[in-house]
Amino acid sequence: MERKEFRELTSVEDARDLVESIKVQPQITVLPIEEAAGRIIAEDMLSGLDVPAFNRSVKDGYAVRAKDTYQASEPEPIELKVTGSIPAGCEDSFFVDDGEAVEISTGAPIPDGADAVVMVESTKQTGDSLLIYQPVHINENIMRAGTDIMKGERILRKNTRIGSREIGVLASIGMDKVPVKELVVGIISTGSELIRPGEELGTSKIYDANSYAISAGIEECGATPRIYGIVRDDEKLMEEALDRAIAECDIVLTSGSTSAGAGDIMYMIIEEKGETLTHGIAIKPGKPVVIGMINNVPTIGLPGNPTSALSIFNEFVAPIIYNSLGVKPSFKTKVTAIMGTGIRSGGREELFPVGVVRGKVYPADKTSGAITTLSDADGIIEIRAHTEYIEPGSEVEVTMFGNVTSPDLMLVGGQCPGVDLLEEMTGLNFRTLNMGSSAGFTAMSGGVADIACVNMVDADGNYNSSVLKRMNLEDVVLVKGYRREQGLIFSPDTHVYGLEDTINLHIINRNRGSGTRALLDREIGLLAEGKGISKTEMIKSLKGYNSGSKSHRSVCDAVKNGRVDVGFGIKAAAEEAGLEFIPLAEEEFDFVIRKDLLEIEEIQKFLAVLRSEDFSKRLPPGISTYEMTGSIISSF
Ligand SMILES: Nc1nc2c(c(=O)[nH]1)N[C@H]1C(S)=C(S)[C@@H](COP(=O)(O)OP(=O)(O)OC[C@H]3O[C@@H](n4cnc5c(N)ncnc54)[C@H](O)[C@@H]3O)O[C@H]1N2
Ligand code: MOO
Repeated sequence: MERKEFRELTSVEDARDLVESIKVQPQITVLPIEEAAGRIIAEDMLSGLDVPAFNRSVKDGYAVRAKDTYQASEPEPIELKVTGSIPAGCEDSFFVDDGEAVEISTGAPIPDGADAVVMVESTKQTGDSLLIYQPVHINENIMRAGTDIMKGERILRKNTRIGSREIGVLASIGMDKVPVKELVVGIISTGSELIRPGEELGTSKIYDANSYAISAGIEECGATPRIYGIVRDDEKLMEEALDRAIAECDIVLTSGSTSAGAGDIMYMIIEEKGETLTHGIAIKPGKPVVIGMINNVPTIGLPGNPTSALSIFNEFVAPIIYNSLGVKPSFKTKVTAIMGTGIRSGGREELFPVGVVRGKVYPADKTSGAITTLSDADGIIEIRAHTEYIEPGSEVEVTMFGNVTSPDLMLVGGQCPGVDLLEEMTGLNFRTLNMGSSAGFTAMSGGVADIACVNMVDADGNYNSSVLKRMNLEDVVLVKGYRREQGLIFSPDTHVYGLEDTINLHIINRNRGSGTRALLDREIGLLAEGKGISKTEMIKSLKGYNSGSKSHRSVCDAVKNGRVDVGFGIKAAAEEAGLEFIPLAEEEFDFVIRKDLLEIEEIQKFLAVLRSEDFSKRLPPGISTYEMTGSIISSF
């Protein structure tokens, strides 16, 4: 078979039709009630008994004959004789005659002869004499047998998804075993680069995310996942794994190896063993998906990229599972919201991950290769193939993921433990995208962020305001934050006393666009000037200058496990990692905030905490507030 070229793609509509036509017959299995949650009930459930099975009291008080109490009132209580007491669970028989009362607990059986219960609050007992201050009517405070569930009544309909409420009902009718539908969906992850979570990672390997994410998705649909683990990119091993899964499962999913790469051969194996129904759908992400059939077992090759795999699972595999189990897809909340920024698209129909913050939609797309694309998003918008641009301010419909708590504030920019502390102390839910200061400024100008966290120094040593001026950002303010000690981070056995000593050592730099990298550049420039050489020349002698670690923590990790000799970053991170630190500069870490948000409660809280003494005290070593902290600068 030739290597795949995606010249002709199946339209989304045709792919949906195809998926709708695929259905498999699930088995029925009987599970202990403790294990039945999340599954689909296989039969109508009829109650074999009345619930409650006997007339029972719903209050603590006295079982009486209602007519005896009719004359009772506050000023003129009536008197009855107490002849006994019935606790819940009591199996003895009692009888209440005219003029008598029996003490009774909530949940206890109503004695013969009685037809009402007076609450204890309306009575006063002295010895066996009971005064009743309020009348009760017949059946008051009694739950009659069968009024909750009647014997023979259908309590659950076939194909209902079993949740906590259904479990409660099943247990109340005494069921300890529940017949459920059993649809086994196998998942094979292919890729020589994959490692099982929990094992040592090594270089150029990644942890297998798809087996577990997809397995959770299968369970959410009410089917039974079976993880076959990781299979290396080896034709024979892949064939063996697929044969086994096809023999044991009702539906088989593979991940990876669907595309055009040299090692991507799963689609060929599916074609050889069975029939390819489609390979390549005009959708983004997930274009290279394969839908096939082997021995009547639907076999779907999901793309390896985690976000693509999960999106395709939701869009094209979940419907097959639901269809086969006979259930309606679980209800998805759709909300109408306003685009906070524009989104460019075009070409393929797109399932675009978005965040929703206070009714505004912003893109949450980190490409389909990133697993956090979906976990940092609140939902998706569907963008049609012919739509090229969605204008800021336009209305869109967002299909929300289940159980999302929409964040209170959206922060983009530099990463800092001080920001984590602000989140903790405000009690707000931040969505923080640690992408560096430059991304923070860009997000601000695009209207995507509420707050940009920035530490960008210019050639004159000014922080942040010059960038704002250059970008002509007018509808924002600069709120001065705190100072952070930045410097060299290294192991105790490395001898470094200043930036000069790092020449010929192996260093790790931060990502382009981060303020920390800009600061290091400035320090390198100053050092070069002092030595009378060019900055470029100086950079050449720094091994590792071109690296781009994404966070202070990952810089420390690289130093700690000996991959590099020296890193550049904040003291707080060095201390946390137990590494040595020499300060080179003290920088200003600030916040750019949208002007129109200054008065909202969330921002007011943010500012109050930033300016508080308590915040200042709790900051980690190397980060400190100063006289400018919390002051607002509105012209730059
Ligand atoms: N020349 C072309 N290259 C690619 C195309 C194309 O049309 N032409 N399509 C791209 C698209 S779109 C996608 S999606 C991917 C799909 O690739 P495969 O299905 O062949 O998947 P792999 O190459 O094996 O992996 C892709 C990516 O995902 C990582 N991965 C794989 N499995 C897992 C897993 N279980 N857990 C976490 N991450 C996983 C893998 O390491 C790769 O980085 O192809 C593009 N290329
Ligand atoms: O379709 Mo791929 O899934 O764009 O990344």
